[in-house]
Amino acid sequence: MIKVAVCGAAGRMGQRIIVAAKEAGCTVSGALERPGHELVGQDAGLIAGCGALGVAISDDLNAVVEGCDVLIDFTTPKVSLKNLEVCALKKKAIVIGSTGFTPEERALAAELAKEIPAVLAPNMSVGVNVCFKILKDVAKTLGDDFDVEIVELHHNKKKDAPSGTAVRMGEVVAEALGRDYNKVANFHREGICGERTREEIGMQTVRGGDIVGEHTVYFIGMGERIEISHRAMTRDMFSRGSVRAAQWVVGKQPGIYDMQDVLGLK
Ligand SMILES: NC(=O)C1=CN([C@@H]2O[C@H](COP(=O)(O)OP(=O)(O)OC[C@H]3O[C@@H](n4cnc5c(N)ncnc54)[C@H](OP(=O)(O)O)[C@@H]3O)[C@@H](O)[C@H]2O)C=CC1
Ligand SMILES: O=C(O)C1=N[C@H](C(=O)O)C[C@H](O)C1
Repeated sequence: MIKVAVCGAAGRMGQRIIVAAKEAGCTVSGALERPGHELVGQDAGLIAGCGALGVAISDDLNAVVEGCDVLIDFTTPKVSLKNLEVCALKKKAIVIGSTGFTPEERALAAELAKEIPAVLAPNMSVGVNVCFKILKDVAKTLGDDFDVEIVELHHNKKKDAPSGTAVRMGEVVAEALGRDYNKVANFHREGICGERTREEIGMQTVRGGDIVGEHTVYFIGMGERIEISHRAMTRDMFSRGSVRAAQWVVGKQPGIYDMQDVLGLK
């Protein structure tokens, strides 16, 4: 039975991960929150709504990492990089679901993960990871004749844009088409912005209410259009996916992995 600690334990994802870890038969060994958070000291299971676990929410990163086999972290890139550093020092595995990493932060994460096994994935659902696989084939098959536009919708509390999933979708399509995502992604059209270029990948963001997460990639040709969509109805497949990743990553060779590795989709 693996010992799982959860960082961001009082957050939208953290609470569901605690429930999923308990349901999967893992031992929840620790729960972390930001220093000074009002729920520090409260029972993590009671906060998550799955009954008392006898695990108080803590703000002591070192002690919580010390006591676990794997840390599951859904917070922000800066917090995740700090967690990765501490896990590397203590030789513990980590699963990171935070999104909004800059390319430089991702490179730093890969560097730190040379010491320990780490899963870093912007989306832990099976459905989205199957979409990543399909998108590569569709983009390669259609080639340059179809314009690609990506639209994502999320709740009004989301801090990063575009979503990590939309960025990964853009990267998958760009790579399949032999383009550099960082050069062809177009995040903004306004005023007399000129005709669309063939290479660009439009990235559109919608924020509102309680939308869990929706992504559509449009391949738009002359007289026809393909739409590949994923809609998340709850957060539970993300949380179950993160626990599955935690069970998979403990004991793996050091290095950075993603959900495609966990799900055997490569
Ligand atoms: N990979 C995936 O499948 C998914 C990824 N995500 C990503 O996960 C991240 C979290 O999302 P969500 O749960 O909605 O966000 P929330 O804001 O609800 O949760 C984040 C939690 O982390 C806490 N936190 C902040 N700083 C620290 C710290 N130093 N140590 C410990 N905890 C800290 C926050 O506290 P406070 O609020 O006080 O700052 C908050 O409770 C986002 O980046 C999101 O995009 C979300 C869903 C699925
Ligand atoms: O913040 C969220 O809620 C989500 N974030 C992830 C992302 O940025 O891709 C995954 C999911 O869509 C929910």
